[in-house]
Amino acid sequence: MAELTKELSQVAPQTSETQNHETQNPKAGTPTVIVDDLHIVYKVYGSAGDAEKGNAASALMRILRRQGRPQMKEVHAVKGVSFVAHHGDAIGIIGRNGSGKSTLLRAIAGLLPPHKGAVYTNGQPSLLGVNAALMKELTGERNIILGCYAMGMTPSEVREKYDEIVDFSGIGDFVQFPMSTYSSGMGARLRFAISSAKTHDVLLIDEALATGDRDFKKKSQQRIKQMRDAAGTVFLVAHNLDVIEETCNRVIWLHKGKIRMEGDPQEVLEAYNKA
Ligand SMILES: Nc1ncnc2c1ncn2[C@@H]1O[C@H](COP(=O)(O)OP(=O)(O)OP(=O)(O)O)[C@@H](O)[C@H]1O
Repeated sequence: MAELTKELSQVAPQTSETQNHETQNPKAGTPTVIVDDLHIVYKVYGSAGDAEKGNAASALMRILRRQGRPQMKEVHAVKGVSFVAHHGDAIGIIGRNGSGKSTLLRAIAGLLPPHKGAVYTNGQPSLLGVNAALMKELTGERNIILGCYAMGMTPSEVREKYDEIVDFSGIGDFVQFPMSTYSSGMGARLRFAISSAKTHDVLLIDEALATGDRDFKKKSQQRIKQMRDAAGTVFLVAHNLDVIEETCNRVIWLHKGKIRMEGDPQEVLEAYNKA
């Protein structure tokens, strides 16, 4: 892996943005994530043929035919994706519904095994999603503490960061209430505030900025910029293309599980909007 990383750092093209970061941080510009001909296949059990879709008659027929379990179907969600991400990169992933964006993020986070190919990461990837595992029945306060511990922070680091997290999330007195009483925007803001309280080597953000208001978007973009300056790598999936354009220095456009285009945000977004 060390060999491959070294080799790729020499051959991988660098964008002007990453070169700028290189002057600020010695780590900037070296690879953090290498995705090599990645294929992800979901196996879906219970998918029947079109003619047999979920009605009582087809269930009865299956029982009579002694087909204990309906067929298994495969969904090939990511098909041969390859790229290299560097320290200091903020990479936007765009594409239509079902193009494989969330699947790619989950594979980089190590949550889905590759069917073929590989993902190499230098550092610990952390996935921040709208469904990230905070506990709804616990108060915001408890979730902040547990979330920080789960990210490996020490008790004194949690104490130090606590007020900043509450402040950043903007949830105010709601911090004393269970998260089940929060609006989806409040929950998303708290998740982002907790996850970004720590500098991550690789932070994967799936649509988490979609529910915030304008002020929160501004604050979170600022924080992503700080992470890039600290030479972390940020991946951002968002349907809001303005957020991608303002935050990212590279964009990957996925189409039906394959990379359709990759590179400068303006160029890729222009082509995407025309498609
Ligand atoms: N757990 C799963 N089991 C089976 N198939 C899945 C699963 N998750 C996603 N898929 C399928 O994989 C493909 C890619 O889905 P994915 O959620 O990665 O796309 P996406 O680009 O993030 O979509 P969206 O923009 O709607 O969130 C789709 O065809 C989807 O139906």
